[in-house]
Amino acid sequence: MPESEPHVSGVDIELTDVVKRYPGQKKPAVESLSLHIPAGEIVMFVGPSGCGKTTSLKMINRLIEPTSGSIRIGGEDVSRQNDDDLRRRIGYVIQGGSLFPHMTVTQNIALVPGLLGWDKRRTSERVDELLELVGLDPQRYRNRYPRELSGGQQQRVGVARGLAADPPVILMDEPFGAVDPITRQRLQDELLSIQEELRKTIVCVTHDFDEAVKLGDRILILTEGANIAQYDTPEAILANPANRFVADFVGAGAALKQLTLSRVSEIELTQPTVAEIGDPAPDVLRAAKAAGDDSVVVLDRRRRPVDWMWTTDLSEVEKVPAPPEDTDLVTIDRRATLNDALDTMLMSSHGSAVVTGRRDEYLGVVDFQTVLTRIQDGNGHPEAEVAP
Ligand SMILES: Nc1ncnc2c1ncn2[C@@H]1O[C@H](COP(=O)(O)OP(=O)(O)OP(=O)(O)O)[C@@H](O)[C@H]1O
Repeated sequence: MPESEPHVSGVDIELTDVVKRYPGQKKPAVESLSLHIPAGEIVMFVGPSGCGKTTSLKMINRLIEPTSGSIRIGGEDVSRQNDDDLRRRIGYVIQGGSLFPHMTVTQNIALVPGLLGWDKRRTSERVDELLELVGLDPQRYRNRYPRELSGGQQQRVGVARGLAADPPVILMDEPFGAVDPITRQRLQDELLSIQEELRKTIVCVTHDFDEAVKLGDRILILTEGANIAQYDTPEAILANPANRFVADFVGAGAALKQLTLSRVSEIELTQPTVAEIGDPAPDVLRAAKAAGDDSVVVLDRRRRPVDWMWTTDLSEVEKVPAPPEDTDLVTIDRRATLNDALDTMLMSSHGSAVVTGRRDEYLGVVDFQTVLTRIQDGNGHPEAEVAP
C-alpha cells in the first residue's frame, strides 16, 4: 500500500561531551557522551543495568542537570531554556503511564496544555484527537479514572499525554515494561503507526533488545559510564557486532533475531472469505464452500475485523451475527514482526492471524506455514558474523 510522503516533525538532538557526576560517587555515571540523534528517528538506548541509560535520557529534558557538556535540541541549548519551553518541546513517557490516580483521563492528558495556558475548547479537541490516535474511543474513555483502565490502556493514555503539546521530541523510559507481552506488542505496533504519521524524534530506553531491534531506526549500545559500544542500525548491529561485548549483549541466536527485522507487511497474505455483519448466512456459506474455506472473517461497516467464525456455526443462523460482547479476536498489525506473528498465531485456534492496517482496516490473513517458510528461507538477511 503506498504511504503518503512522511512529514518530519521531529528535530535533531546533539549531545557533546556530556558528563554526569553524582555527588559522592567516585566514577561519573556518564563519562563523556557525544551523540547525534537525527530528526524524525527512533533511537533506542540499551546496555547493562547501571550503565547510565536513564541518566543520559533525563539529561535531555533536564530532569537531571549535566555536570558539563552541552545538549542541543533543534540547534538550541537546553540549558538556556525555561521549563515551559522544555515541556512544549519534549514529551516524556514512562513505564505504566504514571497517571495521576485522582484525575480523569482527560485531566491527565491535558496537564501540559493546561500549564501552557491553552483554552478549554482547544484542549478538549486535542484530548479527543489523541485518544483516537492511541486507539481509545474518546466517548468511552475520556472521563474514566486510571483505576478503571487496564495496564495497556493506562500506558496508551501515558503516550497520549506525552504527545499532548505536539512536541518535536519524545523521551521514553521503559515505556512498555509494565504490560504483558501481547499488549506490549500491540503498543509497540501502535507507536510505529503513530510515528509513521508524525515522524517525531523519539529517544527510548529499554531493557529488551528485541524491542530495540523492532522499534529503533538506530540502537545505541552503552557500556558502564555511558561509553558507546556501538551506535548503528539494527541490521548493521545484528550482522556486524562491533566487538565481543556487543556480540554477548546481542546474545545467542542473532540470526533468529533477524526475524524481528522482518514485518508481516513483507509477507503475502491469504484472502479467506469475508462477510459483513448482517449478510445472509446462506450466501456467505456458499462463497466459503466455493473457496474451500472452513471459516469466515467478519467485518464491521468500517471494514474492521470483529470476528472469525467457523462455517459450522454459520450454518445455524440466518444472518451473520454481531460478535458476542466478550469476543476477543486477536488481530495483528501489519507492522508487527514475524516474531510477534508467531506468538499471536500460537494463541489463535485458527493457526493463523488476521492482519490489520491503518485505522484497524482488514487486510487479510497470515498463516503459520507462510511464516515458517519465510524463516527457513533465512529472510534474505545475511547470517550474523560474530567475532570469535
Ligand atoms: N541519584 C543518584 N545518585 C547517585 N548515583 C546515582 C543516582 N542515579 C543513578 N546513579 C548511579 O548512576 C549509574 C547510572 O544509573 P542509571 O540509572 O542512569 O543507569 P541505567 O543504565 O538506566 O540502569 P537500569 O538499566 O538499571 O535502569 C548507576 O551506577 C547508578 O547507581
